[in-house]
Amino acid sequence: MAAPVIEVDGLARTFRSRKGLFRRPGKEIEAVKGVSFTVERGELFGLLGPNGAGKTTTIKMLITLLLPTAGRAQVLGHDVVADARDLRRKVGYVFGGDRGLYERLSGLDNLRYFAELYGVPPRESKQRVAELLDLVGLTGREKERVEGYSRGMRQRLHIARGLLHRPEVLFLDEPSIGIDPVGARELRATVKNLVETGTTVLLTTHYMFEADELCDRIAVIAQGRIVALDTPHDLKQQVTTGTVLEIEVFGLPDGLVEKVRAEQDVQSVMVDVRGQAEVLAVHARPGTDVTQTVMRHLDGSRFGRVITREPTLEDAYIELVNAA
Ligand SMILES: Nc1ncnc2c1ncn2[C@@H]1O[C@H](COP(=O)(O)OP(=O)(O)OP(=O)(O)O)[C@@H](O)[C@H]1O
Repeated sequence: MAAPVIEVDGLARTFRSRKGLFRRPGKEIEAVKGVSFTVERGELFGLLGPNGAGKTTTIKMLITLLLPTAGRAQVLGHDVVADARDLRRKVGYVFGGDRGLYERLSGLDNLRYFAELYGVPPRESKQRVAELLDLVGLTGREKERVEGYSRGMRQRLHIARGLLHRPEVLFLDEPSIGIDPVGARELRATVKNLVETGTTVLLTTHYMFEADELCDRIAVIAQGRIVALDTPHDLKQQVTTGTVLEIEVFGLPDGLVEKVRAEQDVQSVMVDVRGQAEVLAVHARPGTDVTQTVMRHLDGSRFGRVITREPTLEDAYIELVNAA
């Protein structure tokens, strides 16, 4: 079997902040506490986790922008510390947000400029830029100035920039941050395209829907540790096998959540505010139906929509992160 593209073994990073004029050592933050995983060639691997979980720190160590404090990692057979220089040339990365492009230049001129900067041979540059514009769906808009591009278009241009030197692996850190749903859908199509053309992708995201649709496997990371690693399908199975009852309630009575939570067949209860209503999401234990039980508690309350649904990746994720 071919060697994995990314091999991470017990990777850790601690930040030591320094305080005051004499830069005395302050507190230590263990951002990444020993993570291990592998990513196979052609795979789209997701790192999913709450703010501050250690996703960006992990990526930065893998692209040689940060030194690990413990553990080791190899990307494309290169050690991230010992072979940093060779490795850097072979990976591509794109961080979320839309800075770093030349606003007054067209998308095409931006790519031409970066191609030169990255040492793409002039003979190849024209064709490479055209291929990439096509891959990210910007053909036809390439002569317009970037200042008129939407956030989604800018992000796709960033991806094209990150691919100019034909990296075999691309790191995408929260690519869809701040992008509207239509733009995000186009971006997902771009990422799928990319994987179909043979690039291995490691992606971080906060959007469950995106992770569920795109990723072959997902590592859920919380407080610097991997708390689950599986396919989206198996992650959903692994955690909550029971159904979820969702009820829209107008004016949730005091103490009701606690009473529902205490019921034997109830695994967990979450409340989400949506407009005027509060939505009660009750996770039943596998093989049980809690509808009657919950409705009894709601007797006398005003409620709207009642639905029963299968658990989503988001439900699995929330349970995993809460249990961490
Ligand atoms: N240069 C640094 N110096 C000190 N602490 C840092 C530094 N970079 C990150 N941290 C801390 O390390 C922890 C992990 O941060 P990291 O950016 O990796 O999280 P993340 O999972 O990418 O979060 P987000 O989803 O918000 O981007 C956080 O507590 C953060 O404050």
